[in-house]
Formats: sequence, structure tokens, C-alpha cells
Amino acid sequence: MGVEVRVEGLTKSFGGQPVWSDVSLTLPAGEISVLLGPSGTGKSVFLKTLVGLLKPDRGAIWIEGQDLPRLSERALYEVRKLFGVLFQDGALFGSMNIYDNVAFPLREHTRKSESEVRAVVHEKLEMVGLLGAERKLPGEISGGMRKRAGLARALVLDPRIILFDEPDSGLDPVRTAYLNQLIIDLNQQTGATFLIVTHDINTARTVPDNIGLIYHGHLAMFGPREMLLSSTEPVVRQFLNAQRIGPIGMAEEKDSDELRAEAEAGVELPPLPPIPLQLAPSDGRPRAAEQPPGRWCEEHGVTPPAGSFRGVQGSVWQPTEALR
Ligand SMILES: Nc1ncnc2c1ncn2[C@@H]1O[C@H](COP(=O)(O)OP(=O)(O)OP(=O)(O)O)[C@@H](O)[C@H]1O
Repeated sequence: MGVEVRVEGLTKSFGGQPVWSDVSLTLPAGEISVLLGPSGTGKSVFLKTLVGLLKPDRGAIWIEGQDLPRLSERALYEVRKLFGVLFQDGALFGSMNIYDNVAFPLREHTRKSESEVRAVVHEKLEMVGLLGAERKLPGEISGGMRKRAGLARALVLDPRIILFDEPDSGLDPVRTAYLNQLIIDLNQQTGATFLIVTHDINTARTVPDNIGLIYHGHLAMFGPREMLLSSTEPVVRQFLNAQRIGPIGMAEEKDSDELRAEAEAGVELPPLPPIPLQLAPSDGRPRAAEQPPGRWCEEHGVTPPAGSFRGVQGSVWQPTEALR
């Protein structure tokens, strides 16, 4: 099962330049969360800080009662074993074949015999659909296959928290759809806690249980998918709907003249698009963390945008008696 990650007041800067300040959020155990934000806002820095590769200036990261930034190197080494990380390019060793790449963490961190290593490597390669490609070098397979090989390697130590840094970068829409399905299926099978950094709005709208948005050095919002997809908060609304109208400009933030000009021109925001159904596991069995569509909206008295959750057993979302 996954474990909860509780981040409190986290602040990180480089050479006095803050990347983000006072970030607080909880990644609920076993749930999938997505982190969004304009380029350069420090999403990768956040992942690296979570896993202990970078030290924050201030703040806490609580995992199983331990505050990561306060741990000794030795204790941190142990806690790191809870994590699996899929780096952007898969971070495979170019001179090792896929089998040896995936076997690497097992050979480095465990005392498993070669036959035990083989069993685990085969299991994980099967999970990501790469059986048969074991003898290929990373340079001989496609970008999508390299990501899946990186994912198999991230899975071999049975992590309870899996971090994905832009798993969909450089993939075509079809490969991205396959990878998103794989992420959902892996979450169902492993029950681990997932955090995905992505720029893909479709991924953000359909894959996670929770969405966070970093903007202008702060966490603008973090919460259940339905909360952000029904939010009218200008930054959240603009980013999640990929619109030009709103506070985010080409160079991160529009200046007040640009915003005033937009307001004076009476530029109307288009209505919020419908909230899509969350991607379901391919075998039809629900994930442990899955919630019925529309539950958050219903519990919080929020009417979702027209046309939301279409496809639920052929029907359209309807508020319960209490909301009518
Ligand atoms: N080790 C480092 N030393 C100094 N500055 C760094 C370091 N790592 C990252 N930065 C800076 O921190 C900022 C955030 O970088 P980061 O790569 O986390 O952004 P990002 O949101 O992941 O961007 P993108 O979406 O484009 O991948 C950038 O200005 C980057 O130059």
C-alpha cells in the first residue's frame, strides 16, 4: 500500500533566488496526484526535494512519522527506498540492455540471487508490456518504450511512493494515452502513492485524484480533481483550460496594463468545459482510492459545468435530491 506524504511550509531557493515558498500539501496514501505549473516554476525541483536529492531552506516533509530534511544521510538512505522515480528521459544507462537496466537497483540494493532478480525483472517488464525487449539497448527502442523501461526500473524495489517527472514529454497522443492507462492500472495493482509532474492538460484532467498548481513561486491550489476542474479562480481556470485570457502571460505573469486592457475590452471567459470521467483501470475493477464521479461536487454543493461526467452507465450527472 502507499503511504501519505505531508509537506508543510516548504521553501526552496538557489543563490538567494526563491523557486517556491511556503508550499503545504498532503499526498493522500494510495492516491494519484498531478502537479502542474508554467515552465520553470520548480516542479522538478519539488520532486527532487521530496526524494531528498535537494535540501529545502525551510519546512517539513513527513513520511511515516519522519521529517525527511531532518534525517541523517543514513536514515535518508533507508527512507529513499520507499520511493520509485521515473525521470523525464527514463534515465537508463545507455550501454546496458533493458534487462540489466531494470535489474540494476535489485543488484545494488538487495541480496537477491540472480534467479530471484530474473523473476522480479520479468514481472515488472510484463507489467509495463516490455517482455521480449530485454536484450535491446536503450538506443534501439522508441522513446515510449524507454519510458516504460524506466518505469519498470522504478518499480523493482516495490516502492510505496512513485514520482513521475513529465512521463508524457516527447510522446505522441496515442502513446500518451497508453501510458496514462498504464499509470492507472499500476496504481490499481500496487496501491502506491503517485505524484505526476506533467504539462499535458488532458492527463491532468483525466488521470489524477488530486491536482496541484504551482504559480508565481507559490502553490496556487491543491485538492481533489473535481475541485480544481470546477474552480473559477482565475489562474487555475486559465491553466487547466489552456486559455490565453487570464493572469498568466507568455513570460509567466501579465502586467497590470495587459490585464486592464483585457478587462476594458470586456473579454469574456468561455464557460468551463465539462469535467470528464476519470480514466478507469482496464480490467474494470476499481482502484482502492477511486471516488464515484461527481461526489466531491455533490458533497460541496458545487454544480459541475454542464455536460460533466457523461458516460456514467449511459447517463448524465444529476444532483441528488438535496441539491435540486
Ligand atoms: N541545481 C540547481 N541549481 C540552481 N538552479 C536550479 C537548479 N535546479 C533548478 N534550478 C532552477 O530552478 C528553477 C525551476 O526549475 P525546474 O526545472 O524545477 O522547473 P520546472 O517547473 O520543472 O520546469 P519545466 O516545466 O520547464 O520542466 C529554474 O529557474 C532552474 O534554473
